[in-house]
Amino acid sequence: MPWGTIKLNDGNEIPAIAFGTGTALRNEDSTAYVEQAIESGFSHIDTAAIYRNEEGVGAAIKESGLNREDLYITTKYDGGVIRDEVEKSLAKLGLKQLDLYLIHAPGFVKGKLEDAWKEFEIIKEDALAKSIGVSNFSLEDLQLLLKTAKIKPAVNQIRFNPYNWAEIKDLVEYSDKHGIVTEAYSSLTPITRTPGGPVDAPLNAIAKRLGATPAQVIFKWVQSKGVVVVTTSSRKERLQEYLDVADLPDLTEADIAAIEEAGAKSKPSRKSKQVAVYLGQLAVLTALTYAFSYLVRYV
Ligand SMILES: NC(=O)c1ccc[n+]([C@@H]2O[C@H](COP(=O)([O-])OP(=O)(O)OC[C@H]3O[C@@H](n4cnc5c(N)ncnc54)[C@H](O)[C@@H]3O)[C@@H](O)[C@H]2O)c1
Ligand SMILES: OCCc1c[nH]c2ccccc12
Repeated sequence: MPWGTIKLNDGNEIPAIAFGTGTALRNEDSTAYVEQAIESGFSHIDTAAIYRNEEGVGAAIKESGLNREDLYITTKYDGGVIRDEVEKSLAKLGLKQLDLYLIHAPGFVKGKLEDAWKEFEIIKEDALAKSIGVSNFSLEDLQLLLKTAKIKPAVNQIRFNPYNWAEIKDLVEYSDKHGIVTEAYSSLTPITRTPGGPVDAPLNAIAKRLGATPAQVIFKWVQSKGVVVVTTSSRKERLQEYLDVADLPDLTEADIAAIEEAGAKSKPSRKSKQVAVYLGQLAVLTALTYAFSYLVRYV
């Protein structure tokens, strides 16, 4: 069973899992890895101007021999004159039209976000991209954009994993309300970056019950939110593991709650909360010391 697609607010459909090329894939390696991903069954490829591999990705698209409509290609704007940049990306990818063009992060825009978005709207109107969207936008960035946008962003691609769920929940709910599909990157953080944390226990227990891997359980959790997974691997067996998630049963409400409750107990946020408590105590102590020395001197 394939992963399927998710409907965007502009009527287009986006494949629910993407092969990302932003992590450790140099231009010269990217062709082989993207070819391997396409052969494995990925149809959605995620790149960016700043990844410096659009030519390599373009070569893989060409060599796949697939019809253009059988592939879904996303690239991202990383600064410069927007119209020139999209044309450069299209040339490097060897395409006439992108499926999705994203502002990689608000920081890449010089000047007002609203003005940059107008340029993006023209890109869609001129059919250089079927859909336009954003990445790494906060709730406030989206609110600002929606004040003047004629066309709403189709997606917001953000860091999304059990450990930052509490932080991004409001943003995801706001996006849902406005029909903006969330795309998740770095979802495997509990495995790749912070193993040994509180999320490991529920992941391992659910994985054991389903006969799945912890990575597959994370992707099932992401999928349960109606969010697109953007992941990667240079290893064929991992790609298969990711694609096989489509055959797993849905997580239960209890599974989802267990993952999110453990995510909220993440070590880093507990530590920073403790630091905040200490700083608060220190401030109170300093104020009392000042008040006391004032009283001793003047009373
Ligand atoms: N828009 C943005 O700002 C932004 C930022 C980061 C990434 N991205 C996109 O998302 C893509 C994926 O990002 P990611 O790599 O952080 O995603 P991810 O969290 O899905 O991690 C993928 C990595 O996990 C490793 N992995 C998988 N299973 C593992 C296991 N069992 N043990 C150890 N390692 C395992 C893989 O080898 C791979 O390197 C990037 O290539 C890029 O296209 C976008
Ligand atoms: O997509 C943002 C993360 C990222 C992956 N590869 C990069 C290369 C340059 C700058 C940012 C990135």
